[in-house]
Amino acid sequence: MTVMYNRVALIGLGLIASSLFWAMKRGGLAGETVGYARSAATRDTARNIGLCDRICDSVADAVADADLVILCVPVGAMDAVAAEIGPLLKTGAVVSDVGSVKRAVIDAVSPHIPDGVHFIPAHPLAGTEQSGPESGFAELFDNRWCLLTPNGADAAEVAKLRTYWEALGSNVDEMDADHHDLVLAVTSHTPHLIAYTMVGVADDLSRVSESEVVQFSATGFRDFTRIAASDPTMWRDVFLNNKDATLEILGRFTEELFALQRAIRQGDGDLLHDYFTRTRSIRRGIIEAGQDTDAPNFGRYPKP
Ligand SMILES: NC(=O)C1=CN([C@@H]2O[C@H](COP(=O)(O)OP(=O)(O)OC[C@H]3O[C@@H](n4cnc5c(N)ncnc54)[C@H](O)[C@@H]3O)[C@@H](O)[C@H]2O)C=CC1
Ligand SMILES: O=C(O)C(=O)Cc1ccc(O)cc1
Repeated sequence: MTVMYNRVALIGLGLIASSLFWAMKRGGLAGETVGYARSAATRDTARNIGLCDRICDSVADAVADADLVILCVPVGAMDAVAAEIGPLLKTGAVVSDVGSVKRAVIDAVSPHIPDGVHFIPAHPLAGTEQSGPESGFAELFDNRWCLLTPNGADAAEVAKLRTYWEALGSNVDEMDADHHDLVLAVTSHTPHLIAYTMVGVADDLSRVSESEVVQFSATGFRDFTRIAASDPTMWRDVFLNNKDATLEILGRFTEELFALQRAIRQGDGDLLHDYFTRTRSIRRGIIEAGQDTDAPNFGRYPKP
C-alpha cells in the first residue's frame, strides 16, 4: 500500500473511471480520489455506490490541487473537457487519459495544457461491453496491457505513471501515438466494426426467421453480440477519431473477404484450407504467449 499521488481526480465516471477507483483503493495508491461527472444523475449514482472519496459538483472543484487528473470521457469529449480544466491545473500536475485513440486525443488535449503541467496519454487495453459508474471492478486491469504514448513528456513523470499502472495490475509499454492507432485499428477497432456489422446482418435476417438467430446463436456469434452491445457514443467517437487507420485496415479486410468469397463460389477448397491453417497459427501464437486470458484453460499456458 504505497500512496503514489496525493490527490487523483477522475473526470467522467464510467466503466474505466470506476474501475480505476476500485483498483486504486485496492492498492492504496491515492491519498484522496475525487470524481466529477457531467450529469447530476451519474454523480448521485456514484455517491450512492461509494465511488471516490468525494464527488464534486463542478469540474473546477475536482481538479483543484489534483496531482493526477485522468480524463475518462469518450474520445470526442476530450477537447471540451481539456479546455475547461486547462486553466485550473496546478503547476507540476500530471494529466492523463484512457482514450482508445491516441493521436486525435493528443491533438485535442495538448493545446489546453499549460506550461509546467505534464500530459501523458495512456490507453488500458482492458474493458467490457458495459458502461457507467456501476460497471467498474478492481480487477479490470489485472494482467492487461496499458500503452503509454508519452509524446515527449518528462521522463521521470512517465516513469512514475508507468509504476502507477503497474500497481493497478497492468503490464505497461510505450509506443508512438500513430503506431498505437494502427495497431488498435487491427486488434480492436476494425473487429468491433465487423461485430457491429454481423449483428446488424443477423438482425435484418431475424425479421425473416423470427427468433431463430437468438435461439440458435453459436459461441462465435454470441461473442459478436457481446461486443456489439458496447457503448454507441464511445465507439462512434473511436471511428470518427481513428479514421485513417480504420479505413486502411477495413480496405484490406474487404479485399481478403472478396478473395474468400470467390474461393467459396469457385469451390477452391485448397485456398480456404491454406487460409484457415495460416490464421490458426496466429491464434496458437497468442495462446503460447500467455495473452489469451479468456481461453478456458488460461493459466495453464505456456505448457511446461
Ligand atoms: N469501455 C471500454 O472497454 C474501454 C474504454 N476506453 C476508453 O475510456 C474512455 C471512457 O470509456 P468508458 O469508461 O467505457 O465510458 P462510459 O460510457 O462508461 O463513461 C464515460 C463517462 O463520460 C461522461 N461523458 C460523456 N461525454 C462527456 C462530456 N462531453 N463531458 C463530460 N463527461 C462526459 C459520461 O457521462 C460517462 O460518465 C473512452 O475514451 C474509451 O475510449 C478504454 C479502454 C476500454
Ligand atoms: O470488451 C472487449 O472485448 C474489448 O475489446 C474491450 C476494450 C474496448 C476498447 C478498448 O479501447 C480496449 C478494450
